Amino acid sequence: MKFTKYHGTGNDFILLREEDLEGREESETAKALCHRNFGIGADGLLIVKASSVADLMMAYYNQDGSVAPMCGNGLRCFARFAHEDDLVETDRFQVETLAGILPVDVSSGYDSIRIGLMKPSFHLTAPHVRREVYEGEILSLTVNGRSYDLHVLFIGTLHGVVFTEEEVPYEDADGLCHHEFFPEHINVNFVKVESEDDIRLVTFERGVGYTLACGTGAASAQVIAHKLGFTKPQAKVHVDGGTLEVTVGDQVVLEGPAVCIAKGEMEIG
Ligand SMILES: N[C@@H](CCC[C@H](N)C(=O)O)C(=O)O
Repeated sequence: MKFTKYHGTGNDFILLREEDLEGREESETAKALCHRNFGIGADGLLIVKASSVADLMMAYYNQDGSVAPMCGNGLRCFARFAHEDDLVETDRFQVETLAGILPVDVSSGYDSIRIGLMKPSFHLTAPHVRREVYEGEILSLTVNGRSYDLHVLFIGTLHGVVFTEEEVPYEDADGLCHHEFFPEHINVNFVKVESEDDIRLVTFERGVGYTLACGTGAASAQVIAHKLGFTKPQAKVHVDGGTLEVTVGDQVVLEGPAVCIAKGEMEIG
């Protein structure tokens, strides 16, 4: 099977065109390809499909085969793939996702691809949460005897933001991600505000675990930090795999690189 591998600040993805699947089941293919030992290895699989309402459609699967409605770093990689492989004819185009039709802009080059995200929602209902959560509410959740304050939002996918100066133990990050309060699990972002222009972020993603970067996580961290008055509308988000820029305005805009790692063919059963 033909594949291309990209990363966006260390969040790595395999990209396929729908026809490359040759009828294979998508979720099982994601698990096989993304496996770090028995596959190529990646945080997720992106599939390029035709769209009747936008220029292209992006389908996304996490490493464990679960579907996610949106992936910010993935959408930048998708944009570069589509642009470089001439699947689109312009530098600015629209991509259909399960989180709506989103704009992408590669006119500043592949080191700084801009994507627009869906309007964040702070009022959450089932199936994302066990009981209704209102805007401004802070959830106090206990895992392994330690308590964490979470700001939750939906920005194309579900995120929790915890402000902390401490390194959070793996089992606590995993415990929050799989907390019974979130029946479909949640991505959790641990944020340290360094200045009004800079925040530091570590994300534990559902369907993967710790990743070197998470685009919708970076956007969530900056949206909440700005809402609380900690940062200016535009801030740099420093992650283990590099730096992203997030601007909060009429639309939340995520900017960062997309890098091609490899193109090849893989044997798959
Ligand atoms: N890495 C992504 C988010 C991928 C989806 C997430 N794991 C989920 O299940 O919601 C990003 O860059 O946004």
